[in-house]
Amino acid sequence: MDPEQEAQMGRQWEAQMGREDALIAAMRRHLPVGERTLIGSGDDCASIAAPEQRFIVTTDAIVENEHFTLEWSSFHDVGRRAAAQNLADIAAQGGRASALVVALVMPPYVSDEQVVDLVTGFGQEVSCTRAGVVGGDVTAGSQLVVSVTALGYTPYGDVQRGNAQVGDVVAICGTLGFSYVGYQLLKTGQVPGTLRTSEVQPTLAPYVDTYRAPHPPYEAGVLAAQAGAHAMMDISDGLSTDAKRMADASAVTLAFVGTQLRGFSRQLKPGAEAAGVDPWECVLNGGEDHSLLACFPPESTLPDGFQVVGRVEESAEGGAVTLDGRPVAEAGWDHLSER
Ligand SMILES: Nc1ncnc2c1ncn2[C@@H]1O[C@H](COP(=O)(O)OP(=O)(O)OP(=O)(O)O)[C@@H](O)[C@H]1O
Ligand SMILES: Cc1ncc(C[n+]2csc(CCOP(=O)(O)O)c2C)c(N)n1
Ligand SMILES: [Mg+2]
Repeated sequence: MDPEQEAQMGRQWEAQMGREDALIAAMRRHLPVGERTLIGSGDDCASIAAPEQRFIVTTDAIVENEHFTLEWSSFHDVGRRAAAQNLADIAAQGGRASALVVALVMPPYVSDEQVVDLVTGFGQEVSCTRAGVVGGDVTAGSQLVVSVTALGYTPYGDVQRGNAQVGDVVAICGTLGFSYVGYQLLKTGQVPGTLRTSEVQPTLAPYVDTYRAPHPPYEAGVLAAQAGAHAMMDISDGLSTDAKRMADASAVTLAFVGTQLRGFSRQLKPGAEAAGVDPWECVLNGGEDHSLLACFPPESTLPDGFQVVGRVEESAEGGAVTLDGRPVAEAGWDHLSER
């Protein structure tokens, strides 16, 4: 049977199915197959090769009007974003993703085409890695929720957040504050939410693009592990908050150097000016770029893309974060505090 005949038979078959089965069939056409996929989407469970006899696993959900709004993001963006933030967690452990599953809660105002668009974006982002999308779930509900579980493996061992050592070099790979600046540009109306990213003026587009779907440096996580990183995490809630989590877990001080962070704030200048926010605030407290924060032994050769931003020092009690010797307040995003 030629591919066109096959596609036509598929469409006829879908026309006879219930809505849920037809929707799943439509989604399955957009799911990348990973190099470790043994059984993909379509059965009770998927099956994934794990030759190391261990795997890593993480889960993160995104919720409409909490992490995104359909007024500012397309369904495709929402899918890409859901994949990116889970793939970032895998990278932050020094891992490579092997498989992802995606559960969708679909409200009545979302069409089948829109949800297929979301899954297409999800699959597109996963295609930046060697992983497959091996299954999921669709259910009805009052708000759009995308809940993802990602599996992976750590070829050079797990890099935990609690193992930073005094004397280590602190480094970051990726941007800081781009997503927050994008969020502010949309919130203040400086960039209308209805504009597609390609229609936004070029000086502001990178911020809005990162807000809609971040672009974490996935392969840099494995390279950091290979280079001997002692500790690593992705920055989801903001540098001040996430660095404190690493400092607490490692019982050390993460001592940032202002001049070494200056490059990050310079990159924010056009967007921060347009949105009327302080670029330093965005560097320290803006989350959701999902860049990698890592601590390396002082003699390490840092992988491409990592920039030194400070040192690990002793801490009198618990963990601490400083900037040029002064304490940094934890002012990143907190879902459960009042806003
Ligand atoms: N409901 C839960 N039950 C058990 N463990 C949880 C629960 N929620 C979070 N955790 C665990 O707590 C730790 C921190 O979770 P958190 O979601 O803050 O981190 P993250 O996923 O790295 O960051 P973010 O969600 O901001 O991207 C993780 O190890 C996570 O598995
Ligand atoms: C519409 C809208 N309102 C507010 C925000 C800001 N925001 C939401 S969650 C989060 C931290 C990361 O979440 P998590 O810890 O769950 O990964 C941030 C900075 C947004 N992105 N969209
Ligand atoms: Mg989480």
